[in-house]
Amino acid sequence: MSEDITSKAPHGFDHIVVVGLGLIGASLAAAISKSDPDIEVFGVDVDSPTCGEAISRGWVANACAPESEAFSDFVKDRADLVVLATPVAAVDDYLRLLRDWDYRGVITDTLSTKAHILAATAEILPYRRNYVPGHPMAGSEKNGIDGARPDLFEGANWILCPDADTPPEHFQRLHELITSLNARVVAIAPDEHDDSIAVVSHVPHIIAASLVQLAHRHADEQQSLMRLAAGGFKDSTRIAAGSSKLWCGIAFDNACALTSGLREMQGIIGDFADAIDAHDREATTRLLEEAAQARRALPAAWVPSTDKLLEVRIPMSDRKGVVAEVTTIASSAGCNIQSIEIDHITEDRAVLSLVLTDEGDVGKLSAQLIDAGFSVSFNPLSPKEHIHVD
Ligand SMILES: NC(=O)c1ccc[n+]([C@@H]2O[C@H](COP(=O)([O-])OP(=O)(O)OC[C@H]3O[C@@H](n4cnc5c(N)ncnc54)[C@H](O)[C@@H]3O)[C@@H](O)[C@H]2O)c1
Ligand SMILES: O=C(O)C(=O)C[C@]1(C(=O)O)C=C[C@H](O)C=C1
Repeated sequence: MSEDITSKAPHGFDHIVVVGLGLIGASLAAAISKSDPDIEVFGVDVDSPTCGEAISRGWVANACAPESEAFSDFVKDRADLVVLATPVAAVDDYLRLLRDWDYRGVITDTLSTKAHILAATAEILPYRRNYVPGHPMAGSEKNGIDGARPDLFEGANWILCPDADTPPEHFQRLHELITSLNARVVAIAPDEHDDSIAVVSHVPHIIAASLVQLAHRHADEQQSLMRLAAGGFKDSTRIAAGSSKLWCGIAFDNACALTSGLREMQGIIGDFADAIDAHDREATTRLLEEAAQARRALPAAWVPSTDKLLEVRIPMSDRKGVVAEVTTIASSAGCNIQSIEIDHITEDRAVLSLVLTDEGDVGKLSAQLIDAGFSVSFNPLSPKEHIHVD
């Protein structure tokens, strides 16, 4: 279905399908329904009790199995956004259904890896530009709807991966939807997603599982060992309790980056072992101190330190992929885009207007935008003054 200009929600998504009502899909359905009860959320899951639970909690207006006619009717008649929140192995079937039903609205996903879905959407979807890869960087070790919560994404970063073909309006609308859930959008290039996420999510998961493996092996020899595990062990291994089936799918879809991250990790552990074995206090302290400082710099929650806002205006005419380019540059400079507007000045002239919160390196952002050939103007929203950079 095409964009609904009579939409009530600011992002224009009034009829949303969430496929997969597990931890992430049900949390998303709950968060959307809580933030705007007028949005009709339709759930799809192979597990019938899960569908019933989502309805009875009021998180979806209706939910059914994939083969139910109610699903095809909803997609054909009303849906303006489809979110795929299943394990990676299930997505091809849904992409084929959406193709067969001639669905032309926006599609996004919550998958932890992008290798497979990028290839599958390129192969299967006739309107591939309508697919904008997504990935909420929040979750838990729990599985299924029982672990789901409406506030799961609050304060979390939510990755979107626009490319040069992504219609600016699709990105803008998804940005609006995600920020309405009190999450924050981080834009990264689709082909960079898996390498980056290997380092901050997939390698840590395997390391957590390895820590538990180590203790578990020793627990066989010493029965009370696990009872000695305190906060340090528990903090660094919580995620190891996650679903082995889900994580096996993630690991195999990102095998290359994950394997190379693990090999690098072996080297780092080897450096620690060598330094300690050699009683090298300087090397041991350096390794520990570098890590401690980097960890202390990680904010507990991603909130701006003041309410100062900065508007950035960028002419978009005659250049494809401006939104993807500008938003990924902003994210790489650590800047947080609070809102996006596209001001259409004439039929073929538009200005991209971003409102930034007070994080990140605005100097770096400005330099990188100018290097990329953009004409940029910065305008602090309070107090009102105007800086122009060409
Ligand atoms: N668990 C996390 O912390 C986390 C975080 C971010 C993203 N993700 C990603 O989000 C997706 C969902 O993860 P999750 O943690 O919610 O998993 P989950 O196991 O909690 O839920 C998956 C749900 O999908 C359903 N399902 C399975 N096959 C299906 C099919 N063919 N059709 C319809 N429904 C199907 C299951 O019945 C279940 O309800 C995965 O791709 C995962 O990698 C997970
Ligand atoms: O369990 C959590 O707290 C998570 O954030 C889950 C987590 C992660 O650890 O990186 C797991 C997989 C993802 O795709 C995103 C988030």
